[in-house]
Amino acid sequence: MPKHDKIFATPQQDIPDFRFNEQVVSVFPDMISRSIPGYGAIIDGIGAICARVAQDRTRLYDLGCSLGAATLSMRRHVGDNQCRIIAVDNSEAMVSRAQEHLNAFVSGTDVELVCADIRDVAIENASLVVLNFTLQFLPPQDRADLMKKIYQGLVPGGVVIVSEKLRFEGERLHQLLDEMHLDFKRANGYSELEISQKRTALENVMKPDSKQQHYQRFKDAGFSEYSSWYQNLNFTSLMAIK
Ligand SMILES: Nc1ncnc2c1ncn2[C@@H]1O[C@H](C[S@+](CC[C@H]([NH3+])C(=O)[O-])CC(=O)[O-])[C@@H](O)[C@H]1O
Ligand SMILES: O=C(O)C(=O)Cc1ccccc1
Repeated sequence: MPKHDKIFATPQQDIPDFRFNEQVVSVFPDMISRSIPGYGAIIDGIGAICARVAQDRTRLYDLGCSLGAATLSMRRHVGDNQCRIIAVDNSEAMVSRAQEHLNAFVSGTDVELVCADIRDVAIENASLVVLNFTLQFLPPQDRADLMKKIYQGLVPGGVVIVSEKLRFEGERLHQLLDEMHLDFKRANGYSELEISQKRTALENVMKPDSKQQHYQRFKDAGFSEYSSWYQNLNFTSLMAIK
């Protein structure tokens, strides 16, 4: 039975930094769908992009795969073109649960599930690299090098997808969209206590960039064509093509 996220429902003395541990894994599908507006639409869109850009005998990467939602969507849409999917996460708890999810469906496409830090993983012969709400958890100073590594590992015509929570450079716009996101969480049953405790837990762990910073990073890595293909409030999915 899918479990309801109650992690921040009771008052906590000291709120430790947010971690992708067993407790989070056990409620993760509920937590992510109630917290990220458009999450399901983005997962479907990743499949649709994959159907168009996956090239014969190349690799597809899902970096920070959690339970493998993007991997499953890619695997459903990739068709019979001898692609290999490499799904990476550095949380043991996530990876072991993801393996169960992947085993629950049959497919002709191989998936290699790796427990590792995405900063240590080689990217080679890739036609699609997905970072679905992962880059924002990497220390900001490590993000540019990762994007350069991805650019280098893509084949011509290859695509990187980067889904993120956005920070807005205009303060009033930032506040408005942030409040509207909190309204989305309230509408999904999160209390003020849950919202504020989770915010504290994420403060040191998740540092969103602005869209301008993402575009500059794509450019610095070597990409000349990039755009947002989805946005819902302060959550977006971007893509760049090599
Ligand atoms: N350095 C790192 N190396 C490897 N994994 C990492 C690292 N840092 C964080 N992670 C992993 O990135 C994932 C981020 S969740 C992605 C959702 C998924 N993509 C989805 O489509 O459902 C987003 C969220 O919960 O907001 C977690 O599983 C971390 O363990
Ligand atoms: O930005 C937020 O307020 C979130 O809750 C995003 C989120 C969703 C799932 C796990 C961690 C952060």
